[in-house]
Amino acid sequence: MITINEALNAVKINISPLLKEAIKPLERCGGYQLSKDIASPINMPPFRQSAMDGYALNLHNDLSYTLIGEVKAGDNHQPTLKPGDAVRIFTGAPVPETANTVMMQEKVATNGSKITIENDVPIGHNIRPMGEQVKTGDIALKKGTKLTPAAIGYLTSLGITEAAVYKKPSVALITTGNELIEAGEPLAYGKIYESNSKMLLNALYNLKFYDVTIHKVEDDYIKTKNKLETVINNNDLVIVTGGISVGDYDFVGKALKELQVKEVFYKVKQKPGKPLFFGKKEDTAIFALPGNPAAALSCFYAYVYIALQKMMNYNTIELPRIKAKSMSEFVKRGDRPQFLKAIYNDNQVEILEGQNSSMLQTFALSNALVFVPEDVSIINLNDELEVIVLPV
Ligand SMILES: Nc1nc2c(c(=O)[nH]1)N[C@H]1C(S)=C(S)[C@@H](COP(=O)(O)OP(=O)(O)OC[C@H]3O[C@@H](n4cnc5c(N)ncnc54)[C@H](O)[C@@H]3O)O[C@H]1N2
Ligand code: MOO
Repeated sequence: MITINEALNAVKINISPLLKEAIKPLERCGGYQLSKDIASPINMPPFRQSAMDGYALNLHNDLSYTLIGEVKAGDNHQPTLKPGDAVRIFTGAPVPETANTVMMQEKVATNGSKITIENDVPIGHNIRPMGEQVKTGDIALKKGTKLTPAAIGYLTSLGITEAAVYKKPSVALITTGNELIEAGEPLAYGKIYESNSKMLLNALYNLKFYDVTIHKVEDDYIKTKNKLETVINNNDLVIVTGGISVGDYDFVGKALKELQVKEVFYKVKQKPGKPLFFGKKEDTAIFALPGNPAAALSCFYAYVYIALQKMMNYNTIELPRIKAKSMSEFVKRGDRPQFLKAIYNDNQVEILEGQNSSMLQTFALSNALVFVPEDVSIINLNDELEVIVLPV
């Protein structure tokens, strides 16, 4: 059995960025990273642009100007201004070449074709220069940039419609167990509703991983082995739940061995999630999570999350860990470090009742996990605790 830190390091060391490329429509690129620099096809702004509603002026030595015309947003005419001339102008409109400044209308008095400005104004005032944000041919965003909503808006403003990005991993979720039936079916004695697949599917969707397939196998060695072989051949990441402990019908470990999956580790000194397996077959990463639903989700956030972030080549690969004051008392039994379901708010954290690894009811209320190290057995009110903030 290895420690949590050894297991975390083993995941980090054994997962490399996927770096497979795809061209995608820009609006579908949220969360992806650019695999190439993108040069701007245009100047942005494409012309000298007014930043205010007001008057464009050709400055002279007087506060009074002669109004000779109007330019509104979208117009493509260019009145010619002599020194002392002004044109009415609006936010976003092209500033005529012969105007050298813009005065906002609140500082202008009008009287027919004469206008008077309140005070002197410098050259270039309220004018967004052509190419102020980016110039034609310059790098708009560098290779490796993660495409946020702002980045997608910015590239679209340059007229760009698609981008070369690093692909996200294809993920297979496999559930195992004769006892599992689909929600919606009648519940026979001895059966339970299968919930891990929908839970993990949504954890993946929440992190913007959409290339996910779900597979179900019974507790049957041949079926388990065949299913694992197919999904390992066709995916970047395989997540199995259940069948990884020591029972007579836990076939996952045996099947993975038979398929020559290289075991990186099996069993971590932690609660929940002791029988956690991580291995690799060529470039495919395989996690076998405990079947107990709360243990499976806890392991997903602690380990699979890191693997996903590394595959995407992101800079930040772990969930944020912060310090918070305990609002609860808790006694930890045994010597395994624990991840406890908790509610974090405003630098305070409440440890919830019902920490059993089979219980999702508590997890459903949680937005954080409190990490309790091996050498801590009693948590008192106001103790400073380490909190892992969940992406919920
Ligand atoms: N003799 C021992 N028994 C067990 C040990 C041990 O060390 N020695 N470890 C216990 C711990 S800790 C855990 S965690 C579990 C892990 O067992 P498996 O990963 O093999 O999981 P299963 O036995 O298949 O299932 C456990 C539990 O979870 C339910 N389950 C499974 N899959 C789903 C699903 N998709 N949706 C909802 N619920 C699911 C399953 O019905 C079981 O109740 O082993 C302990 N035993
Ligand atoms: O490792 Mo298990 O998850 O404690 O029930």
